[in-house]
Amino acid sequence: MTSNVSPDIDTAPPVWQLVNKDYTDILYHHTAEGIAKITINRPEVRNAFRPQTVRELIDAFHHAHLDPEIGVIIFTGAGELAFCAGGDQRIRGEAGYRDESGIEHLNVLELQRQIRTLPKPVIAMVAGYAIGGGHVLHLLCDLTIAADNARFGQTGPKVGSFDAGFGAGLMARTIGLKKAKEIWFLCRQYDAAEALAMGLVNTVVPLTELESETVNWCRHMLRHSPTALRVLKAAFNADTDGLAGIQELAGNATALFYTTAEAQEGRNAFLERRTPDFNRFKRRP
Ligand SMILES: CC(C)(COP(=O)(O)OP(=O)(O)OC[C@H]1O[C@@H](n2cnc3c(N)ncnc32)[C@H](O)[C@@H]1OP(=O)(O)O)[C@@H](O)C(=O)NCCC(=O)NCCSC(=O)CCC(=O)c1ccccc1C(=O)O
Repeated sequence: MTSNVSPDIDTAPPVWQLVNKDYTDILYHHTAEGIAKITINRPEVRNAFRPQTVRELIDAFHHAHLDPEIGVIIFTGAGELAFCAGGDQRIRGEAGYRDESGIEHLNVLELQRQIRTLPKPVIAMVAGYAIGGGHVLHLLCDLTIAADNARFGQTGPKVGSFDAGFGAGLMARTIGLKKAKEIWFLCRQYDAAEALAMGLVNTVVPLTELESETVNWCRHMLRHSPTALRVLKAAFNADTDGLAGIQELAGNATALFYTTAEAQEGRNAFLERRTPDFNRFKRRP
């Protein structure tokens, strides 16, 4: 077990403010220092998700993405017993998870892509079970901080499900092919120490220190260049995600280029109906 409380980082408890949204299944908090916290709030079912939960998560992540005051996002589950136990099996139909109007969804796949491409670090803060689709969600986060009571695993082949996308491929890239196959084929559970040993989580802390340590990591990252973190996150996805990954990385280059006088000369010339003068810009070696 490791603790990484850094002496030069503020250790005051965070002051969470509830962002006033009409959510039923999640909570969305933020702090004035730039941390958002998104919590699945269905502890009675170990934070299993239904389509409504996923819709609300997508909305909150979108909000945190667009909020210029937010630099890092914590993703967690309510209570100490679970981060998330995957899809709510009580409403699983023939082709997905049934919403209020009877439509069946696998909208968690959209949430997975959103967490992966969101240009700010997302940290999973895991107490208790991260199981099934809940395990895949922590895997999609950039970092995972686990409490010493955390337990990890997939159940798909036991309950008639599988995630052949990021659930399989990203897991293999994260912990290696043999271990990923073991997790999926045997459907065992792994404790926090085992998860740390296989590189599935970044650190393990006592349950009582889970939030303070997670906030400490957030405060570390908030000191760093947001653009560097943003481009690095895209870079880690680029090779795995093919052209979509290159698009994500390249979008950063375009956004940075737009801030230069050279790019602005092109726009200004168009607006001023004149020929652009790019001669004053150096052709760098
Ligand atoms: C998580 C457990 C190991 C916790 O065990 P324990 O602490 O003993 O508590 P329990 O008494 O079992 O549970 C308490 C309470 O919660 C209910 N509950 C728990 N999990 C779920 C769930 N997933 N759905 C509905 N309800 C749940 C449980 O019934 C109890 O209720 P009571 O009324 O009090 O009896 C253990 O609970 C457990 O193993 N849970 C099931 C884990 C699981 O199999 N999850 C589903 C995996 S499949 C999946 O998640 C698919 C997701 C998906 O949408 C997807 C789609 C397409 C591609 C990929 C994916 C993807 O994988 O993401």
